[in-house]
Formats: sequence, C-alpha cells, structure tokens
Amino acid sequence: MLVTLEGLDGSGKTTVWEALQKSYPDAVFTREPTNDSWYGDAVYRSIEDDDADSLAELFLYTADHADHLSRKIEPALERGELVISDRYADSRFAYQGATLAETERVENPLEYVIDIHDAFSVEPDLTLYLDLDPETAARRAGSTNKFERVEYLTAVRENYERLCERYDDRFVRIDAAQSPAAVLEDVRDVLAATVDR
Ligand SMILES: Nc1ncnc2c1ncn2[C@@H]1O[C@H](COP(=O)(O)OP(=O)(O)OP(=O)(O)O)[C@@H](O)[C@H]1O
Ligand SMILES: Cc1cn([C@H]2C[C@H](O)[C@@H](COP(=O)(O)O)O2)c(=O)[nH]c1=O
Repeated sequence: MLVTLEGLDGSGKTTVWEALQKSYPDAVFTREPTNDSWYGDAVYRSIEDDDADSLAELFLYTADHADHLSRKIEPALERGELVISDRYADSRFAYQGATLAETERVENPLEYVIDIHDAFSVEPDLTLYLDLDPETAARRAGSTNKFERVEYLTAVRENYERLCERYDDRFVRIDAAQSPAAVLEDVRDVLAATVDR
C-alpha cells in the first residue's frame, strides 16, 4: 500500500512522517525530492536557483520521481510492503501547476502536469493532506526558499483544493493548524481505519 503526505511547506508533514516511523517499523519511509540520488541533488540545486526555468524544473522533479518509483517504490510495493512518502506526485501537480500558471508557459498547467505522470506513475492508495493557511505555513517554514512565499503558497493551496475534489477517493484532509499531538492523533486514526484494517 502506498500512503503519501501532502501539504504546503511548513504544514508539518515531516514531523508526522518522523513520528510514524516508530508506529510502523516495517514500512518503507521515503520522500520527494529524494535525498539519495543525483536526480534529487539536481532538484535541490534548482530549488536554490531563483531564476530556474519553470519547465526545466518540472522535468527535473519528474525525473527524480521516475527514478524514485523504479528504484524504491515499485520494488517495495511488489514485495507487499507499506510505503509512506513525505511528498509525492501531488506536490508536482500543486506546486509546478502553480509555477507554470505564474509564468504562463502552458495552457491548463494543472492538467498538463497531471498528464505527464499518467503514463508511468503509480497512484497512491491514501493521501493525507495536511491543510494549513499559507500565512501560517510560510511562517513555520521560515520563508527560506522561493516557494515559501504567501502569494505563491496561496496558489499552491488552491491547486491542492482542486486535487482534493478530483481525487476524493484517496485524499483525506487533516487540520494542520492543530497542535502537533492532535494532528498526529488524526493521522493515526485515518491510518488505523485503512492500513491496519
Ligand atoms: N502542528 C504544528 N503546530 C505548530 N508547529 C508545527 C506543527 N507541526 C510542525 N510544526 C513546526 O513547523 C515547522 C515545519 O514543520 P515540518 O518540517 O514538519 O513541515 P513540512 O510540512 O515537512 O515542511 P517542508 O515541506 O517545508 O519540509 C517545524 O519547526 C515544526 O516543528
Ligand atoms: C516533491 C516536490 C516538492 N516541491 C517543493 C516543495 C518544497 O518547497 C521543496 C522541497 O520540499 P521539502 O518537502 O520542503 O523538502 O520543493 C515542488 O515544488 N514540487 C515537487 O514535486
């Protein structure tokens, strides 16, 4: 089973992902951008580049995703393991969908990014969406990179809203404005009802 954690920068995904490692010791914990491949290194270089080309950046993230799938996720799923990923393809849909809209490079940016993935990606079974307002998200994240701006995060959140509607069979919204303990409790309840069933 593939479970993904999604949300704005600072919404608390990594905090939850780290806490879950104790509860699911046999699961494969992974993340995007990856932090163990040169594809991931290239993505991080692009994140630091304020002038990165928006389409080139989309394809760097997507290359990292393709490698992540074939090298780690698909083999784990074939072994019947639980995979929990801190960010996944929906981050691309939401973030690069917003970047491409800002730079007006393609028509229907969200559809464009989704279509690129359709041919090869694996859809998650469950997506835990940590929903938080952009102001709190940017403050928590510390506005350390070009993505962590309130205006941009507002557009990203609007895309996540579209994804919640489109993929309502797998998206579960968690109120990420709660205390860390309350967020984790909600996450554990959802996992208990799906993964542990
Ligand atoms: N529920 C919460 N309430 C208040 N602060 C929180 C909460 N969850 C996490 N934080 C704090 O907010 C900051 C960002 O948390 P975290 O790194 O888990 O977010 P993230 O969604 O993984 O961010 P990013 O996508 O930027 O990596 C950290 O300082 C963390 O301690
Ligand atoms: C996977 C992915 C990520 N991003 C953005 C979101 C963040 O601002 C950075 C790095 O992610 P982290 O969780 O804070 O380490 O990258 C993106 O724009 N598109 C993606 O596909």
